[in-house]
Amino acid sequence: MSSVFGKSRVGSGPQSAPLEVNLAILGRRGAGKSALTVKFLTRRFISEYDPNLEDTYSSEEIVDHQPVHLRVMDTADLGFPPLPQDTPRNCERYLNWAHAFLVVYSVDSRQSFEGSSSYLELLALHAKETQRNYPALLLGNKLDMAQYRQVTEAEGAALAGRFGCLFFEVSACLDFEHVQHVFHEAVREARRELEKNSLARPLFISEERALPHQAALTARHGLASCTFNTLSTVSLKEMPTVAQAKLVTVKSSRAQSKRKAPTLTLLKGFKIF
Ligand SMILES: Nc1nc2c(ncn2[C@@H]2O[C@H](COP(=O)(O)OP(=O)(O)OP(=O)(O)O)[C@@H](O)[C@H]2O)c(=O)[nH]1
Repeated sequence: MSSVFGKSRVGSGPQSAPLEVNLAILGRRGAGKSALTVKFLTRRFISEYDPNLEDTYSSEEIVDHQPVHLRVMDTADLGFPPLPQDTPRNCERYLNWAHAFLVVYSVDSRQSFEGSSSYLELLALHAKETQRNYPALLLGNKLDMAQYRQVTEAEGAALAGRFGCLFFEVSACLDFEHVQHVFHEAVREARRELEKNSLARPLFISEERALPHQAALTARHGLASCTFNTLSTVSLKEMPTVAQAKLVTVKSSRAQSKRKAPTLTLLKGFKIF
């Protein structure tokens, strides 16, 4: 038995070959994508992070008694001038890779809520263009900050209802079980869809061609540099590299040493306390 993030790996014999599920976490900067990802993978809450990092982690999970090899892409959509900072770009890297999406906003930020709406529209458009259903879950994060709410639970539920997706309010710094439940729900949704379509893992196919619908979305949400892929005249690209999730132990910072912590465990660029 080996472990990834301290979780048990399951056997990979022919009968127990794990289902492979790719999950992308989308949302505006600061919504808590990394915090939720790290909470799920390590049961811990991060307080410092590098917003420019985008990584894909893998974890062996058991969902409803079934082994699942789960890959989680913690996305970082970094706009650049003259685009607004939070403009999603190069969306195909996750649109063509993920089996399901977690769209995250922060309940104490109206802006992040509006951002999540743009992401849901992007997914709906992608589903329409590819004639496939991509399960998405809407997450209102930072529930522990409910006293500073700018988005009511009813508004979150209404937005999710508009796009036909599940909705949860969560907190990356409260109980692990709730966060785990949400990720497992995403796996269930993805599994249902995979079973329905009897699909293997999708190819990462890219064609740099804007579709007519994209213009409308661009105009409405400034999703200027997203490209959508069709199956005509395609070029195959490599799958995004999976950074095997691993815990790295590094030397402590000076602040840490003062607290008599000789080493500090980092998950890629994230400081975990
Ligand atoms: N109180 C509270 N703070 C949170 C929660 N989740 C994240 N944060 C904090 O919010 C800030 C942003 O969290 P991140 O996880 O880095 O957000 P992100 O969506 O990954 O942001 P980018 O990496 O910039 O795209 C950090 O200071 C976190 O510590 C939460 O549930 N509750």
